[in-house]
Amino acid sequence: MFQILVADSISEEGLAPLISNESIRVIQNKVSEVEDILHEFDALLVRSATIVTEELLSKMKNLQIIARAGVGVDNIDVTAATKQGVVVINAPDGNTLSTAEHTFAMMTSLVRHIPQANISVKSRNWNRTSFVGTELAGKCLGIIGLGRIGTEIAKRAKAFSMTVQVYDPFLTHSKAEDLGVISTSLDDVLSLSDIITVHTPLTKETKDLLSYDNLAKTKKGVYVINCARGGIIDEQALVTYLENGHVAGAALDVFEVEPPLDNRLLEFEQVIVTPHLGASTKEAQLNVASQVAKEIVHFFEGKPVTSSINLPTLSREVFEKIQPYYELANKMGLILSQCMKEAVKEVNITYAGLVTELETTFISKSLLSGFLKSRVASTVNEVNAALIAKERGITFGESYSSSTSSFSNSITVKVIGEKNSFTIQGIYVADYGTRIVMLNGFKIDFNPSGHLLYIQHTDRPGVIGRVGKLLGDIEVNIATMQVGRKEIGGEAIMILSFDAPLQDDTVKTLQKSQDIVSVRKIDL
Ligand SMILES: NC(=O)C1=CN([C@@H]2O[C@H](COP(=O)(O)OP(=O)(O)OC[C@H]3O[C@@H](n4cnc5c(N)ncnc54)[C@H](O)[C@@H]3O)[C@@H](O)[C@H]2O)C=CC1
Ligand SMILES: O=C(O)CCC(=O)C(=O)O
Repeated sequence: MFQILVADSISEEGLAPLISNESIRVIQNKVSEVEDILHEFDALLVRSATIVTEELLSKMKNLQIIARAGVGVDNIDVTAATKQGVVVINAPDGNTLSTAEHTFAMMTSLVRHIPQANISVKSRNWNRTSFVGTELAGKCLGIIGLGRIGTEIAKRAKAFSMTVQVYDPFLTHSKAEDLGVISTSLDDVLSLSDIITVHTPLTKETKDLLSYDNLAKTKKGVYVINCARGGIIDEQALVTYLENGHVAGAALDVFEVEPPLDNRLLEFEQVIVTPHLGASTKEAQLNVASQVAKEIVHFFEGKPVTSSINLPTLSREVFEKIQPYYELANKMGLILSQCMKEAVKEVNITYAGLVTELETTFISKSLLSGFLKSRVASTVNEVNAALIAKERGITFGESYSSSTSSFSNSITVKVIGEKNSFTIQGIYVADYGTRIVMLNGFKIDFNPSGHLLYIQHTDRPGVIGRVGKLLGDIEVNIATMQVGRKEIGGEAIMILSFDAPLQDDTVKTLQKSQDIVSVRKIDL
């Protein structure tokens, strides 16, 4: 039974896929109310209220996945989650329309002074001269960040007959052309716009993007809007430019500190505010909750998640093609780590044939996670494998080869240690399965599963018989046996499989037997 902590207020209807699932138990409580059992949860579902810190993560020892019912994951320490091997997902587009509509409502309210006029009339005043506004038609709207929300704003602005100037370093010309917007520099957007609205994530680059210096480049009488993240507009700088009248007004849904209890901006008549309401519609909340709920169910069913922040995202069709290679690679990693018992400096993976047409990064991460699993104390999975390898000084390379050694596809891995190196090659054949076809330079053919023994020995009459007798004498049944050698009378290997794990003493006994060079137990 998987246990999920839903720590923020999330649409009950959206949670239905989780609540109705018999293998999932949903607990709706704040983190502070379940401090004693935090270690029991497999999943954590939040909006923006719960701050997922490294400290909280360290208490959630069983945690496998964090889901953010919304876009911004700035309330989650994604680096700490990644290190702990926890997958982080979000709902990237469920609240796009609501936030775009809210931004547009803020824009029209701002230029027509609707909130101020509303308060005035309700105070029994009938003052029509103080609230003269500005038309949107014919004005220039500057959009900083033309992602999902920015795009919807641009479409609406065009419908309002506005000119749209956009600054987004990652915007393609064709998208700008299709939308009928002008893609230009930040300076142009600042100096030409009558209204500027920001729609970027909060990052090192976008923190204080509208700074003292950049606000100085704007038109006198400009309006600014922030329905993205507090901190993209420098609040101190905005106070200064509102005070000196350079900025005519601001509409803010988000703040550097929320709630903004001690914030000078709230004192300005020409600043209109909402309490982070961009995504607060029934539709958006249902969308984001059901998006992440379905993703969590997929995750626990071992299916790919499509909106991960710290994993490559794959569609189900792509994952189905990758799956056999993904599983083979993981087994190859496990075999390598059990055969190569020394410090490793390099792991080089070469893909050949059909597999090169797939998303190999995902396959490589699966291999690395298999390889590192028995070497590190913490959880290792595809999420943090590359990071852990880097921390341990293991370089990791991926290449493609045109030579498939007569197989339709193959994955070859060479692990280079301080003294030795070890190479393994695996293949996948539809309707036949995954096979290891080369081990440490020896041609072989075995199914990588179950309890195996890898014996390196001298190719001499009687060795195979001695191994069989030795195991028979202690009632160990050999399920399958494969042999391989480089030349007659030279080095050779045996791969034996068993129905149950072998005892370490058995391995030691075999190790002492005549003509046996080394014995390695491999559990897959
Ligand atoms: N107020 C609210 O309730 C809500 C706020 N948001 C926030 O709105 C913002 C935008 O969300 P989406 O459109 O869904 O994100 P998105 O990821 O679709 O778009 C972000 C855009 O910003 C651009 N960008 C990144 N760095 C930039 C830079 N330095 N300069 C200019 N452009 C840059 C990206 O290229 C991308 O096109 C996010 O901060 C999100 O957290 C989202 C939903 C609700
Ligand atoms: O959960 C919310 O209401 C906030 C939405 C938001 O800011 C986001 O999705 O980035």
